[in-house]
Amino acid sequence: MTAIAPVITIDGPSGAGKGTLCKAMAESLQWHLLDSGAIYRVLALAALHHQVDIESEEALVPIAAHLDVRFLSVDGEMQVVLEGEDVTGEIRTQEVSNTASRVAAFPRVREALLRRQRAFREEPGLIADGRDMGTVVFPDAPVKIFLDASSEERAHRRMLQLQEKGFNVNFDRLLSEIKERDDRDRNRAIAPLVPATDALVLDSTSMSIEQVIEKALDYAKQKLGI
Ligand SMILES: Nc1ncnc2c1ncn2[C@@H]1O[C@H](COP(=O)(O)OP(=O)(O)OP(=O)(O)O)[C@@H](O)[C@H]1O
Ligand SMILES: Nc1ccn([C@@H]2O[C@H](COP(=O)(O)O)[C@@H](O)[C@H]2O)c(=O)n1
Repeated sequence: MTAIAPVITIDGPSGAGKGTLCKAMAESLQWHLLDSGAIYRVLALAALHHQVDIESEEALVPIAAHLDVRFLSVDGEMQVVLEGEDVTGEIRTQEVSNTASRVAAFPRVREALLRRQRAFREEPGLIADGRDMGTVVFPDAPVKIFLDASSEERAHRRMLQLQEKGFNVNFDRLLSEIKERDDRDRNRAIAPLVPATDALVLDSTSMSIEQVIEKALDYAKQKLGI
């Protein structure tokens, strides 16, 4: 029987620090990395580019099934190429974030993206970042972490992140956008954002990035016996 590569799933709401943690864990363990949110973002952008009705599940399913996207690693950073065009920056705009969480609520859209996400599972192992990694995409993962933080702390982190990039941002607006996206992700009928029953829930509100990484790596190594 062929052994199946182990997966560490990191789920949680926007701005909890999943991407930061996953990158650090992938580097430390030298494992592969799946940013599943980027797939939903690319789908949203493709729909916007092709002027597809984002309220129509019927219209979105073929786009999801035939997404021409490549994820490249350039100097240790992920580059996203959609239909031959570098869209790494464009998929992070507020419009794309909101559209991604709308298109992600359709069951047949999620179904069309399942196989693409599972294909990232390769030796020596995979760190999977998302909302339903531990509950739907990799329910057999040996290590599951649900990373949380208060919405105010997450909005504050996002504000600092955007300010560092030179954007002028309004805290209250960011907070309400975060709450709106959380609400949609937590309350959708399919694959809602909830901790898997066997996940370690880590509240990072008062933790530094270094503390989160140390705690998650210790937990994963202990569960995997490595
Ligand atoms: N524990 C922490 N303390 C302070 N800042 C943090 C912490 N963890 C992450 N950050 C910062 O918060 C910002 C958002 O983190 P990150 O992009 O990793 O979140 P995310 O959960 O992946 O968000 P999204 O789901 O929207 O992609 C980054 O600027 C990151 O450096
Ligand atoms: N497994 C996932 C990952 C993401 N989504 C949806 O995509 C949006 C963008 O995700 P980010 O992690 O890049 O912020 C997110 O708000 C979700 O609606 C998802 O449904 N499942």
